[in-house]
Amino acid sequence: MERAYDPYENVVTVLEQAMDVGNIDRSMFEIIKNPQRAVIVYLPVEMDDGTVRVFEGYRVQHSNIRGPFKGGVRYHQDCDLNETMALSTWMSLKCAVVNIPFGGAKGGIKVDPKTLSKQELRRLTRRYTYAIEPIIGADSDIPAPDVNTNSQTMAWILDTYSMLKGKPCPGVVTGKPVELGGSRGRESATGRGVVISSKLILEQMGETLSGVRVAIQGMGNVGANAARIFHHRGAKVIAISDISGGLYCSDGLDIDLISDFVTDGENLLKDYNAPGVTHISNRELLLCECDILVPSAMENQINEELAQKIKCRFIVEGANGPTTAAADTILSERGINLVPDVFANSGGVIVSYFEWVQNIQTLTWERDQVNEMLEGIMTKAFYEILKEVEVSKCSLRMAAYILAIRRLLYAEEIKGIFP
Ligand SMILES: NC(=O)C1=CN([C@@H]2O[C@H](COP(=O)(O)OP(=O)(O)OC[C@H]3O[C@@H](n4cnc5c(N)ncnc54)[C@H](O)[C@@H]3O)[C@@H](O)[C@H]2O)C=CC1
Ligand SMILES: O=C(O)CCC(=O)C(=O)O
Repeated sequence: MERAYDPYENVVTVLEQAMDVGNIDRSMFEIIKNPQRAVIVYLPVEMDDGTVRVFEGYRVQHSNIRGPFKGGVRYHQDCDLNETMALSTWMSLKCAVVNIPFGGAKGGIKVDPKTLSKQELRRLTRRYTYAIEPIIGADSDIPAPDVNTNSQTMAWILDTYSMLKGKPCPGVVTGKPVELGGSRGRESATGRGVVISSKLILEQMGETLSGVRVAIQGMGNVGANAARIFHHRGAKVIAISDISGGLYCSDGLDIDLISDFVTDGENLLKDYNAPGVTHISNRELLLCECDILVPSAMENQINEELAQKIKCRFIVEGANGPTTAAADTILSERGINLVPDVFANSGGVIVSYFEWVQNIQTLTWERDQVNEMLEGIMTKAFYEILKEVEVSKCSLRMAAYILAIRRLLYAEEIKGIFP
């Protein structure tokens, strides 16, 4: 019988592979493997009908060796401690790969937010903030949006935390509304980073984004922004999907029209209709013939079975952990180039870093400046990864992990492990 997917086991497997490929001393593996702190909180919340429900929440702080813990907060019915541990590990690796002075953390609540009213969500978010208040802060651990959370969620966290501290604390979260100290460009940053990653890998083949056929799974913050930026940079987005299913058009979808449809009133793609557009399943999207496939939804989307059948030339991981370790090997054998999550979706945390810098220095930067700096950091990191590919004769994922592990372990070493 096939074993159930376990995200933490998956990330540990890839860490082990990278230590072998990069010939890294295994004596400190436990430090990289285990999070520094994992907290479970129970959150009593009054529902609109007067009943009380208790929700389970998490904050896992994987590493702060290179700077304050940093990472998003997810609201999802399948969220659990194990997934949050994996997501926090990816955050440490991501911040190290792109060399920003943050560690890694992740938070979450086991809840299907679609089943709650806006008031219930606000009360739940305030309870969660109250519960994790002792371990977060601008100089200790800085949450941000992830799946099913957004700038509104960050505004509630910011307000609750500031009330508890008796003063405005804008640096405690990133991804908040610009009006409350958010950074211009943060909302679209992860999607923009996915497009930058695609441009960089295409350049290696002497190609540009122009006319390239792209398929994107997930039409949320990451997928929708990536789709819009791909479209505006001359790529042809031929397929997109959300939880309800997907849309396909071989001549390219009208992303501006679809974005208006999806964001105005939170419609689902299954209800979108236009001439020349066909409805497809998420599986069909992942298997469609295209140049670049961008999984931007959840973990464990590309497994061994799909990896044998996928018909794209490149995979650029917008989501965290969309490809299993076993699928990775198959894709690599099939010559499909994969740009790994810990680099490809780093645009979000890079601009979160810019937001935090603006907050603690009471500065505001223009959007163009933010976008330019984002591209600069990602380009530099990409060439460092490529250099490691040459040295270690390995995939982009292995190279990114090796680079990140070395940086984390070097920080451990120069600090000295024991007081
Ligand atoms: N928001 C951010 O800045 C960052 C997000 N990420 C990662 O990107 C991924 C997506 O995050 P967001 O866009 O923020 O979430 P979101 O909540 O804004 O959007 C998620 C999208 O995925 C779709 N979806 C959910 N389950 C699906 C399934 N089983 N099949 C197909 N579509 C499905 C939803 O309908 C929605 O369109 C996650 O893996 C997240 O950890 C990574 C870096 C930063
Ligand atoms: O912006 C951030 O701090 C973190 C975003 C995030 O959760 C991620 O990169 O997975």
